[in-house]
Amino acid sequence: MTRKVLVTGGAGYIGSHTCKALVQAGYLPVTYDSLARGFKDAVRYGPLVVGDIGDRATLDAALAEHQPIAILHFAALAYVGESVTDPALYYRNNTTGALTLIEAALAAGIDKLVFSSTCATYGVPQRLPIDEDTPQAPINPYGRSKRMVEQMLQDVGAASPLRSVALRYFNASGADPEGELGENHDPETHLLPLAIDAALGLGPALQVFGNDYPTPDGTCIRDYIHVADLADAHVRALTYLENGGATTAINLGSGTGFSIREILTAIETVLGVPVPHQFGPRRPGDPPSLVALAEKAKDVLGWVPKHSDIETIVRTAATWARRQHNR
Ligand SMILES: NC(=O)c1ccc[n+]([C@@H]2O[C@H](COP(=O)([O-])OP(=O)(O)OC[C@H]3O[C@@H](n4cnc5c(N)ncnc54)[C@H](O)[C@@H]3O)[C@@H](O)[C@H]2O)c1
Ligand SMILES: O=c1ccn([C@@H]2O[C@H](COP(=O)(O)OP(=O)(O)O[C@H]3O[C@H](CO)[C@H](O)[C@H](O)[C@H]3O)[C@@H](O)[C@H]2O)c(=O)[nH]1
Repeated sequence: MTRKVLVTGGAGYIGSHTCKALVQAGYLPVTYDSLARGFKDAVRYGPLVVGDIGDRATLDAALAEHQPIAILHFAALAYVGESVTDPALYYRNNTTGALTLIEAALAAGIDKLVFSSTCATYGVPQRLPIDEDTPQAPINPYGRSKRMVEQMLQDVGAASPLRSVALRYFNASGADPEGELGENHDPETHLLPLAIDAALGLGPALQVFGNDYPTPDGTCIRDYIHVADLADAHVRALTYLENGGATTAINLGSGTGFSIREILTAIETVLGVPVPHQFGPRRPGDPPSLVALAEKAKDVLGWVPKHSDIETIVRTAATWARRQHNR
């Protein structure tokens, strides 16, 4: 019988790509999503249960019906700016919601969970590149809402059979190399889709948030990791837990940082057109530089990114952007 996995947030960007990878690895993903920020047509590889992770009765019913062997927990709100203006929304949805999910998992006897954490839990890191032992000192409510879930999972793991892997992604980017899925956030706030839309004439000129950072060219440096590589890491984390692996936290990044100016140059090189842009003030809550040390993912999961060169990221994201606009 096919092993089922409950995928909260499976109608979203990273969750939907992971559902595809799960099917390819022989699992059946059961998406559990409120559709608050996700899209029904991104759920293509297994059934959809429409429900909120904060709704215990609907969760219990889904777990009883599908009897999953594990939970992959993506469901969350993920806008740093929104978390600053409406922190209670983030603690309610991301932290209390995760607690309800953990309690439902314990009641259903589930002992494996993979959690979408983030490099935003490190805040302004004390050292670069960032390894997993770098102190977590988030500088916004979004990062804090996620760090709290990591802490809950560690404590629950020490007191119960529920083991978990917190995957701390750096900047998710790109689209399914076969063109079936891509990035759909509404509103879109991420650099790559906005810059690509600007280059292709599908959106306004890019506003670059700050050129006075303490980086070589003054713009922020980030570690962009292809969504297909993130999906692969989730399947590996699931295998790790199936093999009896203990609760842990693992960075998922490429290990290479790109400044915004370097990203604009890469887009121009790959697409052959410039990115119309202007420089504006800094965006509150943005650390100058975030780059992963991703050795632990290699050692523990055998994970090596295969799609995260900047050319593949830009090319796959641009293919998706064109398709969205029928261009
Ligand atoms: N995109 C990134 O660069 C990035 C980086 C680090 C971590 N993350 C984390 O990865 C996860 C997925 O991110 P994404 O970019 O795919 O986001 P997304 O918004 O595309 O997907 C999130 C999904 O969760 C669903 N959801 C939200 N709250 C819910 C709730 N209470 N109950 C049920 N469903 C709910 C939404 O409807 C959506 O389908 C999130 O937890 C996010 O914090 C994302
Ligand atoms: O229109 C834009 C959008 C972004 N940026 C800059 O581009 C860089 C990347 O910004 P993104 O919004 O694409 O991503 P973040 O680095 O803010 O990512 C943060 O938010 C994500 C959630 O959406 C993840 O959780 C991630 O771990 C967390 O660091 C930042 O310096 C940002 O200021 C611009 O200059 N102009």
